[in-house]
Amino acid sequence: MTPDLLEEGARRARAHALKTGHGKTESGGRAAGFSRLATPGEVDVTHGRILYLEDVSVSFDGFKAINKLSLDIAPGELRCIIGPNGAGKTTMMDIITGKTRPDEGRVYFGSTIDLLRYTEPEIAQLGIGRKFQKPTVFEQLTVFENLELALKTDKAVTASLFFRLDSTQSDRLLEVLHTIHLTGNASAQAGTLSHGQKQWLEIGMLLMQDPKLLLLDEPVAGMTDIEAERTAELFLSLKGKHSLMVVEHDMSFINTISDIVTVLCEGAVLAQGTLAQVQADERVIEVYLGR
Ligand SMILES: Nc1ncnc2c1ncn2[C@@H]1O[C@H](COP(=O)(O)OP(=O)(O)OP(=O)(O)O)[C@@H](O)[C@H]1O
Repeated sequence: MTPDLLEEGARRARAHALKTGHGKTESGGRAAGFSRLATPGEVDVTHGRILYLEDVSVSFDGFKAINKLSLDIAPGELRCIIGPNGAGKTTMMDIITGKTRPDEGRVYFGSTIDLLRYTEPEIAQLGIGRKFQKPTVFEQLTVFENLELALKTDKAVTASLFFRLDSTQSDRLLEVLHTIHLTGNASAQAGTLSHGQKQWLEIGMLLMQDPKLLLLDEPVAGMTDIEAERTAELFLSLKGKHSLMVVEHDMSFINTISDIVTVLCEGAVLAQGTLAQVQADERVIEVYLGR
């Protein structure tokens, strides 16, 4: 979520509100936004890793939230991250996206991009999209307009007002609408969508920018069973084309989508393997699943 795009979206929503007479501009009354990606350069994955963390640590007031954490993710992989409350899952995503700086360690995007040298907006532009737990779409805009907004790269006011999609962008938008199961809702106001549909729309907004790596925080929290099933289908369809890191507490959802599951505990990797393997691990049972 970049401040410039957040402002831009709010401006556009305000303009729309003026036109339609609606005053409220944003999802749940809080700032709406999403990470914007410029044209990302190629990420060197010749070593078989799109994301690489080595011995990463960060302390808050002397408390080690992340403690010598090392993990890596392969290109196109869908990695699930589980762990008890306070294990460090959100802090790890904050470090990857540049929101939090670690005290020590290495964080690489591909084998050449040292993420610790980049700011949060720059990391988004490099091709790492992040979806927070609560959907943050522009409620007064239509589904189509939300997706269209995600494409915009020119921040000038006039360019923003007169922005028009070219045919490639239109095709992309239609493709994303189809991917997120919202083709039939393109002209609906985002505020009228169900919780699950808003989550898909926000994922669609990230997809418009063709991210290489997507970080998704508790994507099915608050969804109905059917919405969660559709989200599982969506993630499985994205796997391969994008790399995904999914933090989730819902074990049946994890069971449906996971290949490899990483269990975090006290800021480090406690176990890793298939869901069945980690569920059978005594240490995992003790700290997490057995609770
Ligand atoms: N900015 C901060 N200042 C102080 N402590 C923090 C800060 N951010 C995180 N922590 C602490 O770091 C630890 C890890 O928190 P984090 O939110 O990363 O865990 P989590 O695995 O995402 O938990 P949950 O599953 O509950 O979301 C917690 O003990 C938390 O209280």
